[in-house]
Amino acid sequence: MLVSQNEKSLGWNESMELLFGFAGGHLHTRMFQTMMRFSICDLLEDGPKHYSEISKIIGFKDDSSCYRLLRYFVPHRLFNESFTEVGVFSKTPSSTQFSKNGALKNLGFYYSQDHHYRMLESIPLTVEMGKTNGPSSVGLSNFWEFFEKSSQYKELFNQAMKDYSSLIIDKTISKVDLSPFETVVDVGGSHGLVIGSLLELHPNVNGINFDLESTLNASNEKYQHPRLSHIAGDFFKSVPEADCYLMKYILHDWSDEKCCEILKTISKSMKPNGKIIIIDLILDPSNYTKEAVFKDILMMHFFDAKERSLIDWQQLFEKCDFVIDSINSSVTPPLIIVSKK
Ligand SMILES: C[S@@+](CC[C@H](N)C(=O)[O-])C[C@H]1O[C@@H](n2cnc3c(N)ncnc32)[C@H](O)[C@@H]1O
Repeated sequence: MLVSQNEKSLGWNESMELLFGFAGGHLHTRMFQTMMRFSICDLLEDGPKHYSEISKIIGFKDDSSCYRLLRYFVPHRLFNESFTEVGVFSKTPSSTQFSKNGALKNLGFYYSQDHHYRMLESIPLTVEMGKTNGPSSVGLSNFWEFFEKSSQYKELFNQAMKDYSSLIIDKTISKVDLSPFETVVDVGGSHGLVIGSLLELHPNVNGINFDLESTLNASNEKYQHPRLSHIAGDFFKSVPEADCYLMKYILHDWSDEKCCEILKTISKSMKPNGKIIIIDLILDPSNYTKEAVFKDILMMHFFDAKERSLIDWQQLFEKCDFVIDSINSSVTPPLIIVSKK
């Protein structure tokens, strides 16, 4: 068979990298989930261990399958295997991120868990039809319904959201200026970490963490602050009165029509000259990030929603009688400040 010059120049290893990079994701995520389920990163935090010791701790029936699980991650640089003592594994900077004090522990577990794996099976249909199939493919009428069926999932979701917030607290949150406002409502604030941290920086502001009753009941470790109250409600019905509203990772969960409904609800309670501070991605066609395109597909599949480009955001606000005052894209995710037209 004739092979083109281009194909010839790719060596075996590069070909395999390319192949498994694109076609090996199922296996990769299942292996990762197995490793996360047994908290193997934690076990290596206090020093290297032989696979048979790890196997005993986690209760595997067969030590050799534990060996194979661990060494699977060596080329991915999640663990190292000793050159001198074969079978002895140690942590890496990456595995520390997924260990119990690591910034990505809950997020890693959340994204790779079984419920998502089952929902993601129907992604090809969602992409082909341009309409969400994720929740319906596992018998749900919408994504949030699973919160009622599984408190474990709800807890994990909230923990994962908290991890996302922790990752941006120092950089993004310090750029949010609440000094012109008296009362700030974090709409869909979940754990309250974002609004709580903001109150620490703004001594004259009162805060309200607003979310569904089921979410507020689930988050055991809600942020506590003397100027912060946690109020349950539905942002399609009403939100507390305030002069500033914060929405972090909310609008990307909803279609333009639903976003308009949320913005209209806020509009009714917003004091004159009020503002909305939106913390959400801006998809940049000249610089797509893996995070943005990944979440864009996830939003389509789970919610019939999307990540938005600057033009998408402008069009959305235009449709709902809001206007963008300013954007601070020196931080990720950026801050979009909007007000009523
Ligand atoms: C993607 S999470 C973002 C949580 C938080 N803002 C953050 O960034 O960590 C979306 C949040 O919206 C809340 N939510 C969904 N539907 C809601 C509704 N109708 N009214 C109020 N909150 C809602 C969920 O409970 C969840 O906490």
